[in-house]
Amino acid sequence: MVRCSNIRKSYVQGKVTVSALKAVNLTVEAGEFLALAGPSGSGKTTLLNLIGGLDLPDAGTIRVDGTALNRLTPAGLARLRLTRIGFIFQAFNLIPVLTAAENVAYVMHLQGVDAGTRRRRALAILDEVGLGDMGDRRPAELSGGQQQRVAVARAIVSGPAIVLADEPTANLDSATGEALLTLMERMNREKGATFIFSTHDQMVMDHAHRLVHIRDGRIEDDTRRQT
Ligand SMILES: Nc1ncnc2c1ncn2[C@@H]1O[C@H](COP(=O)(O)OP(=O)(O)OP(=O)(O)O)[C@@H](O)[C@H]1O
Repeated sequence: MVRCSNIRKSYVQGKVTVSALKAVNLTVEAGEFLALAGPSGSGKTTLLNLIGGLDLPDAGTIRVDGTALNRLTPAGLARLRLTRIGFIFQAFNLIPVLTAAENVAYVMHLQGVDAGTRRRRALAILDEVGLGDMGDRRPAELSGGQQQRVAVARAIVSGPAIVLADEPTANLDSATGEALLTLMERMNREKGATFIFSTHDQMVMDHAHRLVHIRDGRIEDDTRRQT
């Protein structure tokens, strides 16, 4: 499903070059529920962004469903993201002027789904994440945890094969975080979606079926767990 071979990525800032990923190899099979753990700055977000095709590695290859991302045109990459990948960002990235339902429906709009179906599916998925009566609220009228659930609903509404989540439980209290994880586990179990998270949160690590530790741009441990 996802195969990262010898990935390297550096960022240049002024005169300083930061080597964020150093020869990372990682294969993720369909249906995995995997957490990337590691200290701040270890390269987790960088790796998620590369897997999601938001950025390209300096060296190495990333294949998603056998397709090498560096071989795709920008339009091909955009299409792959739109049809196969759901993103949950650290800062939610909800569109402030749109309601919760419109935020969730937005991706379907890009996918060419008709307005009636968009609204119906958006409300159904919001109901599934416990926000059935909040579809008409704007992000500013929702708590952080509720915004995070809208972001999850938006990421999963079109049944993506892969969901990439950057610290999905950051900013959430533990009860809301646990509820969110349970929801994502259900999506993983029932819809077979592959989940890859980055996290500092022990609770997320405890729920993961596979825990990959990154330190200093390298994978230092990769453990499959009994759940
Ligand atoms: N756009 C950028 N420009 C310059 N340096 C960057 C950029 N993005 C990341 N870095 C650097 O690359 C390294 C890896 O960052 P990354 O965000 O991948 O870490 P992380 O493990 O996700 O951290 P956190 O847990 O704090 O989110 C860090 O040293 C960071 O400062």
